[in-house]
Amino acid sequence: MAGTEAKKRAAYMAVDKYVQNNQVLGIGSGSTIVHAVKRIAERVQKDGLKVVCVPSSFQARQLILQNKLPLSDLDQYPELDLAIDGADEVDNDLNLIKGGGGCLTQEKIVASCAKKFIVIADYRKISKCLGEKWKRGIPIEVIPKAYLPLTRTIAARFGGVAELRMAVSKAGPLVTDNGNFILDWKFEKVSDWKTVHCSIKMLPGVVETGLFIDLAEKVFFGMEDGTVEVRERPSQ
Ligand SMILES: O=C(CO)[C@H](O)[C@H](O)COP(=O)(O)O
Repeated sequence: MAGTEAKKRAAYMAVDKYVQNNQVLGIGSGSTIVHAVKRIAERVQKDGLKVVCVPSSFQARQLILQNKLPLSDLDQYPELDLAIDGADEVDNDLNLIKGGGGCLTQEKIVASCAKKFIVIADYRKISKCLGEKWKRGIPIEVIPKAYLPLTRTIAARFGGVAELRMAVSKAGPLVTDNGNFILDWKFEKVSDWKTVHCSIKMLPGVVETGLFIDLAEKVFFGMEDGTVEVRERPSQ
């Protein structure tokens, strides 16, 4: 089964199992979340479902508006019932790499404001250890003025190489929705992701990392054979 259909099946199952009437929903970014938003919109139209949606990026905001869903923000709703998002990779403990689309900071804020955070992905994102599948490095959002010293510090302290992500169809670096740059850290060996995340986050100029540790409660994987596999975080 193609990845797109697998993403759709995961998204539909997650929405049908978790989205309920009168919820405030955090909406993630990427290509998989598009299917989830479409399903939410279908249920609003067919079943009269009432929800309010809080976006995690410019893309998510557009998606909510295009699907004619009620749009709000964290000023109006600092606590969300549920956040749904995609991921670039998911390990055995449901730790995630996110930020392939450059939206990691707002995605993490939205996820951390939700009572439940669930992830939708296709089978190509499943791994035992982070970095097994996603080879583009750990996305790290940084303040532009700090990018060069940070590339050097990250490589010196943690090994590997941190590269400035360049824009496509625009000269120069990719600029995030928050006006920052992204470093993609191609690491060599990491055994404790929580410690690495905390240490990187402490470096002056780092805004956020794409390591989502102990955040996801459940992941819905659309599998190659057409089924959807649901995994729960082991420590819960
Ligand atoms: O973290 C993200 C964007 O910053 C996305 O959720 C992640 O890249 C997954 O995207 P897709 O659903 O297209 O595979």
